[in-house]
Amino acid sequence: MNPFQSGIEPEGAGPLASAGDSGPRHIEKGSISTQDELDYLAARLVDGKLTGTPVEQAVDLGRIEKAVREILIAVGEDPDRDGLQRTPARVARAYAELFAGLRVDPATVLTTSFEADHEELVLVRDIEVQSMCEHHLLPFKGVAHIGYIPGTDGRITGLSKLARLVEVFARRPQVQERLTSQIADLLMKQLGARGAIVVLECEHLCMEMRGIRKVGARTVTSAVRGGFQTDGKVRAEAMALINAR
Ligand SMILES: Nc1nc2c(ncn2[C@@H]2O[C@H](COP(=O)(O)OP(=O)(O)OP(=O)(O)O)[C@@H](O)[C@H]2O)c(=O)[nH]1
Ligand SMILES: [Zn+2]
Repeated sequence: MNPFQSGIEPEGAGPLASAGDSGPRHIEKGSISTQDELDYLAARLVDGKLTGTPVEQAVDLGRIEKAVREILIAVGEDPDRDGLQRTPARVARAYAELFAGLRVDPATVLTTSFEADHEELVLVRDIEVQSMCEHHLLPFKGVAHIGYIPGTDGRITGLSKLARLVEVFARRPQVQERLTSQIADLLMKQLGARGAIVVLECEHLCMEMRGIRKVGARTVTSAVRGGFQTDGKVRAEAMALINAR
């Protein structure tokens, strides 16, 4: 069991803790009730401190490890052979990282905005996207193009924040369509934008490595909001810029 569930939460690491805030944490003495919890803590205690990043601490690593060990047995492998002994722990840490977006509040991302007196299109093209399809837990990856028209106050956000927004929503079990819409909706809501356009082009490994096995097929999804939805000319201008190479 994860210490967050048993009330022995490491100080400073809440459920929305930032992934960059790493290092060992001191554990307050509390009631540890089950053998599972004891096992979990014993595996992560070094000199009385809980190891791992806050994101790792917030995920039930022990549970993932047990599940991965079961999967290895189920596919006919020996989880105790030399090369696989540490695999369940590695996979658990990898999943903590791949799904870290579940523990970040998207509303905390677009924190910075600047006075710029710019009321027209801002577009960032070719932002790398890496996510996990929620149907097969296999990766999909590609690029995102994100544009918005600032609100009437002319305030803009930092360009890196658009890429951070992609990260927060991509690091979850996802479908490409929802990922696209979530980015557009948050830009409208949080930034007070008058319009948002988001286009994603991705390749899904679940279509390449298994099933239909079509390598190189790219899925394009778009979400348009506000001015991009109501004004075809504005939308066409943004699409032309997105497609310009
Ligand atoms: N719409 C959408 N579908 C996705 C995405 N990622 C994966 N899929 C699809 O999800 C579908 C799941 O279909 P199912 O029939 O339930 O599962 P399946 O038997 O594994 O399907 P196949 O991949 O066709 O073998 C598949 O068609 C996948 O290609 C995504 O981001 N958006
Ligand atoms: Zn899939």
